[in-house]
Amino acid sequence: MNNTRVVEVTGHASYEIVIGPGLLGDGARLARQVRGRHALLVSDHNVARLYAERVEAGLRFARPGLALAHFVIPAGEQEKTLARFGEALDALASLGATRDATVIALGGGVVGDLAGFVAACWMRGIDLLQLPTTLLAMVDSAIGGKTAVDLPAGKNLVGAFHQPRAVIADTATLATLPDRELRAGLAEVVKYGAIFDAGFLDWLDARAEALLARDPAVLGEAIARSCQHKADVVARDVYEHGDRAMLNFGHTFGHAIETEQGYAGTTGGGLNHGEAVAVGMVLAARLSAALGRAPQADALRLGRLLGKLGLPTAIPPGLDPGALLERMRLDKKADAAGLRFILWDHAGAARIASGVAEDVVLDVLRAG
Ligand SMILES: NC(=O)c1ccc[n+]([C@@H]2O[C@H](COP(=O)([O-])OP(=O)(O)OC[C@H]3O[C@@H](n4cnc5c(N)ncnc54)[C@H](O)[C@@H]3O)[C@@H](O)[C@H]2O)c1
Ligand SMILES: O=C(O)C(=O)C[C@@H](O)[C@H](O)[C@H](O)COP(=O)(O)O
Ligand SMILES: [Zn+2]
Repeated sequence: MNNTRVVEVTGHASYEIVIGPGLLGDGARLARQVRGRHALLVSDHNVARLYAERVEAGLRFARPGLALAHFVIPAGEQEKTLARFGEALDALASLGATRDATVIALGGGVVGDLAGFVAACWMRGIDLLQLPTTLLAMVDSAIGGKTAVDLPAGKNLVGAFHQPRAVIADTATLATLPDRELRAGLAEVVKYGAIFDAGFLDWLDARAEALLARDPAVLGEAIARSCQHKADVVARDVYEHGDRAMLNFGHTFGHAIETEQGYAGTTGGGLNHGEAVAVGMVLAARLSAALGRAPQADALRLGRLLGKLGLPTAIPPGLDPGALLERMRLDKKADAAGLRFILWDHAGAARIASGVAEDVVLDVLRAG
């Protein structure tokens, strides 16, 4: 197929990320990633309506004997719950799924994280095929094996590391993605530039309009470069003992906002994950400047780029700084010594920082 790119994830976890238009129609390619006789296709209502039939038809043609069941949830972050996790396990039980069964995640990061956790737990771990349909899922959530559900107390608090067998990203699905969700994905794309690659930030800045207009060549390049950054850090540090934590830039603040808003997300009048991360990155950059670690000018420039991409850069009104700080205490990077943040020395160079004084964090939250 033309225009198809492949990024390899190597190291402890080894698999391909295949990126290109029309891949969901390639039933033989999908079927090659399904080993056994059972598959559970996990999706949400929006995505299932658009793409589930195509995936099912391709698989049925390439693998006539396959027992395929659907598990479809309503769309939205509020569905990434232990209750949905339990229902999906019941669906696997009803299917009679054996240990060689495959969970197929067709959708955005909510579906991918939930389906991934289901695959991690059914019979202590079965195959997972990620078919991301949002920009955010293509560049970030489908890759690297972090799977989870949320608790009312905090984002992704229950989960497991479970790598997919493959990631197949059909970029033609982005044509139906709402603008707001496209922008949310761009936040995680910008993140790679912010933490690893200042040149990529310049590249994105120069192509903001083309990205928003979904220019296929520019978007394809942005996806491939982002996947390469994620694949590299996952290969170095699959279980986040070290520099994989850089991928959490902006997330300590962002997750606190999402949790405090009750995961309202796009449909419930709150920020979605990418938007919350955009605000969080601006706050993390400001915190870095407030601590004298990084130039204020870099924080301003990051905020300008995110704004140019149509992303929010300030804490939504009505959120209490003290309540947000309290939420951060359950962040997964925190330890007995307290909060830890991903801060930067300058654009393109981030590191983990312990012992950050809470009064400085509170000042940044109050300035919001
Ligand atoms: N595991 C990880 O490493 C990782 C990384 C980043 C984010 N995440 C998680 O990912 C989630 C956010 O993912 P998301 O931004 O993809 O949100 P999402 O899964 O909620 O999808 C966003 C919206 O777009 C719709 N949609 C998806 N694909 C579509 C398409 N092609 N056409 C039309 N509509 C489509 C969905 O139905 C939904 O309404 C959060 O839960 C976040 O915590 C996980
Ligand atoms: O893959 C990672 O590692 C990331 O941190 C990617 C993040 O974009 C993502 O939102 C992740 O789910 C956050 O992880 P968490 O461990 O803070 O829940
Ligand atoms: Zn994220």
